[in-house]
This record gives sequence, C-alpha cells and structure tokens, in this order.
Amino acid sequence: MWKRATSSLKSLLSFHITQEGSKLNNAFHCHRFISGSPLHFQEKDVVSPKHMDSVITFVLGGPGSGKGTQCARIVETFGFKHLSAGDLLRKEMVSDSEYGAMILETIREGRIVPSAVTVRLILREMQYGDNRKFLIDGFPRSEENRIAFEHITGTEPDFVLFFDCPEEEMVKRVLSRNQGRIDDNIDTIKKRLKVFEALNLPVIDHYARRGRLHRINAVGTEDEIFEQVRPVFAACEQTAA
Ligand SMILES: Nc1ncnc2c1ncn2[C@@H]1O[C@H](COP(=O)(O)OP(=O)(O)OP(=O)(O)O)[C@@H](O)[C@H]1O
Ligand SMILES: Nc1ccn([C@@H]2O[C@H](COP(=O)(O)O)[C@@H](O)[C@H]2O)c(=O)n1
Ligand SMILES: [Mg+2]
Repeated sequence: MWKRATSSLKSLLSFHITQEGSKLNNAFHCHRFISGSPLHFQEKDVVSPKHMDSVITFVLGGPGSGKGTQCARIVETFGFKHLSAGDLLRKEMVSDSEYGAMILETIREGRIVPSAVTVRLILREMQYGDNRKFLIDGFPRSEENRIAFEHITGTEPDFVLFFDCPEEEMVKRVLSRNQGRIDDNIDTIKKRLKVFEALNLPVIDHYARRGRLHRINAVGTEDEIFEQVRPVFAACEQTAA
C-alpha cells in the first residue's frame, strides 16, 4: 500500500501542460482567464515529489464535516503530514500573490479555485521536509481538481477518506467554529453545500468505483469518529511492514 507509481517523477518532469491535445491541457483550458492570461501550468511550475515512495491520502467531506479535526488525530497517531488545500489557499490569499484577490472572492462565494493554482500550492508543499506520507485535506473538490492532480503527478491516491455528515450537523458546526473565516456565515455555507453536492460528490463516487474510498460516519464524538479512522491507517501500516 505504501507504494507510489514509478512513473510519477517522469510524468512530473516531462509533462507539458501547454502541449496541444493533452487531456490535462484540455482541462486547464476550461479555466477562466485572469488579467488576460490563461490560468494554466507551465513546465517550470511543475514540482516533482522528491521520492517515489510517497503515500497519498485524500480527505474529503462537506464543510464542517470534521476533516481538519480528524487529520490532526491522524498526524498525531500515524505521523502523516497534513496539507489542507483550504489553508494553503488562505495563506496564498494573504501573501503578495497575484491570485490573492481571486482566491478571496472565490472563497467568499464558496466556489472552487482553479486547479492550476491549488495543485501548484499542494505540490510545492509536498517538497518540504522528509515526511512522505501525505494527508491532502479538502482536495480534490471537483473532477477538474482530480484530473489535474492525477495527470500532473501521474498517480492516484492510495486511499480516500470521506467524512459523511448530515447537512444540518455541518451547518451547526461551521456556525460555531469561531475562527474568523470569511466563509463561515450562513449565506456562504449554503453555497458551499451546493458546490459540495454538485462538484465533490462525483469525485467521491469516482473513488468508490475505484475501490479506494473509506466512508466514515462523521456523526458522533471526535473520539468515536477516530475509532473508525484508526483501522484504515493501521491496516495500511501493516501492509507496509
Ligand atoms: N465530531 C465532532 N462533533 C462536534 N463538533 C466537531 C466534531 N468534529 C469537529 N467538530 C467541530 O466542528 C467544526 C468544524 O470542524 P473542522 O474544521 O474539522 O471541519 P472541516 O471538515 O475541516 O471543515 P471545512 O471544510 O470548512 O474546513 C470545528 O469547530 C470542530 O471543532
Ligand atoms: N481544493 C480546494 C479546496 C478549497 N477551496 C476553497 O477554499 C474554501 C475553504 O476550503 P476548506 O477545505 O478549508 O473548507 C472552499 O470553500 C473553496 O472556496 C478550493 O477552491 N479548492
Ligand atoms: Mg478544514
């Protein structure tokens, strides 16, 4: 299980995002344009993982389903590196980035930031440090996110966690989160829930069909939920040993 496709590095280094006719290129050309320039990758932007033996776990679920909370427990118990796509975007938003204003507006509206920005931030972060076990939280949020990542890295996640939570519970949790997030208000939450259903559920279905999805009932105490998560990672550790 702790394996990585051997084609990853090769794909990352040789893939030309602007190459005519490539699937990824087609995906990126669906993006809207910013300041007259297409939001797309160029070869120089593509960063490769240092090693080929990385473990990649995607962590999915609606807003407030408890992804970040459970990721902290997984980090503590199984030593993964936690990369939250939302956190990376918020960090980019307050930096000098040319995409700052676009990210702010997109998050405020509960929409999805183009993959060219998000995948680049994730891959950049994967370069730092020696930990090769990644929890990628809140990504992929759309089929377009998924296809971009899989084409750029030439690989699929080892497995995917889905925190399945009723809407009412998610709304309650987000409204009492109190972390000053610009999207933690009822109007944006309603939009995020619609986007989750329209764009993220198809990704979840995709990984279920691929046999990579672990559905977690996200209702209960944090401890109760972690007891469903634990065996997924414990089994993977055993396979690796
Ligand atoms: N099992 C739980 N029961 C009650 N509250 C919880 C539970 N798990 C997490 N919370 C709380 O719910 C809020 C949302 O949790 P968290 O930030 O982990 O969700 P998330 O899935 O990462 O959300 P988002 O996608 O908006 O980032 C937090 O305030 C957290 O403390
Ligand atoms: N792959 C992603 C992940 C997030 N976003 C945007 O960030 C917002 C907050 O994300 P959280 O995971 O912290 O809830 C989200 O609503 C999106 O606007 C994104 O575009 N793409
Ligand atoms: Mg979160």
